[in-house]
Formats: sequence, structure tokens, C-alpha cells
Amino acid sequence: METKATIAAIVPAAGVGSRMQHSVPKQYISLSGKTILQHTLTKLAQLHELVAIHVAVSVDDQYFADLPFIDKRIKRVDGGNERATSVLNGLLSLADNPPKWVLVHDAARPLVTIDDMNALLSYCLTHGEGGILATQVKDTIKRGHTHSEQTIPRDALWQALTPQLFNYRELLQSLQDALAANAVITDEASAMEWANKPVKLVAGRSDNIKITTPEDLDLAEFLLQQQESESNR
Ligand SMILES: Nc1ccn([C@@H]2O[C@H](COP(=O)(O)OP(=O)(O)OP(=O)(O)O)[C@@H](O)[C@H]2O)c(=O)n1
Ligand SMILES: C[C@](O)(CO)[C@H](O)COP(=O)(O)O
Repeated sequence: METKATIAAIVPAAGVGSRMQHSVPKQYISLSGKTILQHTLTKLAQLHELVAIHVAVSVDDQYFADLPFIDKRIKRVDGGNERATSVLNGLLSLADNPPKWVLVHDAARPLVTIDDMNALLSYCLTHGEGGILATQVKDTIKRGHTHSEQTIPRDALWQALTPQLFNYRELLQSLQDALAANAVITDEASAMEWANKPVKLVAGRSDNIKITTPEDLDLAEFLLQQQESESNR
């Protein structure tokens, strides 16, 4: 009988949240009684397929240890100076017992839904191809710095979200090679694209926002409360 493919998760959570302009790194801001990181990990922990959830935090992180995690899959690993190096460190932390697939999800995206994550898992594991949650651009897109210089056709434009799900060995190799070549890597998909590997775009909810600036907090808290009341129905 074919053994089930193992899947592990990496959560980049080592950022400083400079755009949030807050006294603590944004992943530790509390919304509806839990930190953003706790909300995110609670969502991931509902994926029973995950064999490990490694959270990449800053080497001088003072907050992670204080958080009560009961899920034994959650482990702290050292992050890096950039998101990509945090993810690379996370990948390397799985090397002793490498999974077949690795799912990477931003700590700063607590609003992701289980349905969207399952849609990504279903596509990738069925087709044997890596992919990302993404949402099609809805607004008119302009190029320019102080004045609009050009309107960009948006029919083929997507906003990349997370989770992003790839074959573990392929992502590790692609990310190592891309970083060694000084490629600009802001998500796992860009490393796979650099390595000419396929990246399926799986449509996801546009309210799976990355909490980045202060005005995101009220929206995120409202949406988290909505999700909580729906799950309690
Ligand atoms: N060196 C870094 C930088 C970012 N991240 C993580 O990557 C995710 C997305 O990054 P971003 O939204 O840019 O977070 P910050 O880098 O903290 O934000 P800023 O750019 O405003 O400082 C976040 O969960 C963040 O914690 C990380 O693990 N390691
Ligand atoms: C990975 C990501 O969430 C995809 O949209 C995004 O790139 C992370 O934010 P950053 O500011 O680029 O680190």
C-alpha cells in the first residue's frame, strides 16, 4: 500500500514588523485575546496532515517562549535576517527527517481559512505539482512613483498569498541556489520560478491578508471575530 506523503510546515515569524511601527514585533500583537502568531498556529494545527510545524523566530526573540503551545508539532527554530533566510533555516531544520512536501505560511497571515489550505493541499498532492494561494488583482494597477505613468493590464496579475506548498527537496535546492546567485527572493514561488519549476496559482480568499501596517489591525480583528463566531455556530 502506498505510504502517505509527509508534509511539514514552516512559519516565518522572525520579522521586526517595521511597517507596523509597534512596540513589539507585529506577530506578537494581540487580537481578540491571542497573539497574531497564536491565531496563525491555531489555523495550521487544524491540518492533521502536518507532521511538524517549525516556527522560525529571531535569535533574540523574547516572546515565543511565553506562548502556551500544546501542539507537540510546534518547534522553535532560528530565523534569519531576511524572510528567505528564515525559510531556508526552517527547511534545514527538517533535514534530519525530510518530508515529501513543505508548506510555508507567514505568521502575519492569521486569517487564512482551512478551506483555502485544503484546496492548495488537494491540488498539489493530486497533481504532484507545487503551488501557492493567490488572489486575482481586482483594482486598476498603475506604475509610477509620484504620478501615474502607466496602467498595467491586470488580467494576468495575481497577488501571492501564503501558504505556499512545494516538494521539500526541490524547494530547498532552488532556494539555496537562488540565494547563492543573489536572486531577489520574497516568497518561495520566486525561488521555484528562478529554478524554472512550475508554480500553480490556486485561487484563495482576498481577506487572507498579511498584517503589515496599522490600518490592517482593526480589519484583521473584525475578520477574526467573524471567523470565530462562524466556527462556534
Ligand atoms: N527576517 C525575516 C523577515 C520576515 N519574516 C516573516 O515573514 C513574514 C512576512 O514578512 P513581512 O510581512 O515583511 O514581515 P516583517 O519583515 O516583520 O515586516 P516589515 O517588512 O514591515 O519589517 C512575517 O510573518 C515575518 O515575521 C521572517 O520570518 N524573517
Ligand atoms: C510571502 C508573501 O506573503 C507573499 O505575498 C510576501 O512576499 C511576504 O512579505 P514581504 O514583505 O515580501 O516579506
